[in-house]
Amino acid sequence: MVDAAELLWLSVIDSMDAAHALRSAMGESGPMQASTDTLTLTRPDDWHLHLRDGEVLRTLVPHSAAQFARAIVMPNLRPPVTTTAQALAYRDRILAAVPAGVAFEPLMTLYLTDQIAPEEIRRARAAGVVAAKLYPAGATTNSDSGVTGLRTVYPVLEAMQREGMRLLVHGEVTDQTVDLFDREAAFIEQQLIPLRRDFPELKIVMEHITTREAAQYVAGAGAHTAATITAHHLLYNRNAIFTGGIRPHYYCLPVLKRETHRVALVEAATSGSNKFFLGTDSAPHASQLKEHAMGCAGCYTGHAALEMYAEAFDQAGALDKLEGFASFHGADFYGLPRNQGTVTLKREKWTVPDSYVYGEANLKPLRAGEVLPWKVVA
Ligand SMILES: NC(=O)N[C@@H](CC(=O)O)C(=O)O
Repeated sequence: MVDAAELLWLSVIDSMDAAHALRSAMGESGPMQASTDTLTLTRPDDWHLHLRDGEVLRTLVPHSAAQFARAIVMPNLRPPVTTTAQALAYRDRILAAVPAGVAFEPLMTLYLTDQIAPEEIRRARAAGVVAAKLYPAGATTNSDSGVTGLRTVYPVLEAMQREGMRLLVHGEVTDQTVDLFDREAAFIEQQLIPLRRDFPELKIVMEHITTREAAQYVAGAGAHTAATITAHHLLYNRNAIFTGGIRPHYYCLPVLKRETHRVALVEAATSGSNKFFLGTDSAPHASQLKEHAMGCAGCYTGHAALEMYAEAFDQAGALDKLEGFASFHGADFYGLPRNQGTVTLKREKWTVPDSYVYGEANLKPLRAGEVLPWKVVA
């Protein structure tokens, strides 16, 4: 048994090797090994990723595949992915963009609309589609075909509960009279709590949570509710959008919140709780559509996601908690096997490129031109 004094001592000396030995003693260890400057983790997964479609897959897929073994691919294409056949065809297009010799498994999702039939859920589940995404109509990028009222999709949610298909929610109300910064908290009160009550066995992931309210709700909501947290919501608060002028590349939905919320998210992510796991919500847009009078919502982090998570966990003195968050908790919640291989990060400075090719356009990554402290090396 490990007592509280020993745990405190570990956090004080911040010794990753000792933490690893302790984890082994507690029977919690994967292959994670760490010194202050090197971190080897079981290969992680990204449980929330936007890969878009067409030519841009050639840029986006290699970035994600270099860090992650699997990714939950969001279905908010134009038109949205609403059928099993569309999901499987999209999967093939993604696989065609995986570099030779790299293993990367896209996990497919359906986009819930008012029209989707419960039979489609059965078909999708049988074909290996792992989840369906609920976008309240109008909440974010390409969400105009989203669900107009939760009751409309209750028969579909019943089918999902029966089939064991995960429900992924974009948790914001779309009522324009609700302040933008309060829309996540309002969603929990108005929609998620009743939904949770009506479908007690449905496994729900509240995606890209951004508030203390969401972290607290998920922590207390029982084993069938979990949440993803992005790297940018761990690293930044809303000041980032307005520092020295308006910075569109920090604009995403749900929008960055004030510092107290960022701190609550870091606490949740580094708590060791298996209800919180990695989901980048890397959401690329051509740079001219971000630097625009009506700029699109979405931060592109696919080029350096794991490095940014390592930075956030390092700042919190919690690198020993990164492997659970990045490599175990999501797989366990989805009922999928944990990955076999490893990925190694080094404390090694590198400069993020100013932009990447994005079809005919270019893509400005988050932290463009900045130096990052951690680097994936193998
Ligand atoms: N996160 C974002 O700001 N944007 C996402 C959609 C979403 O997940 O909200 C996108 O697809 O661009």
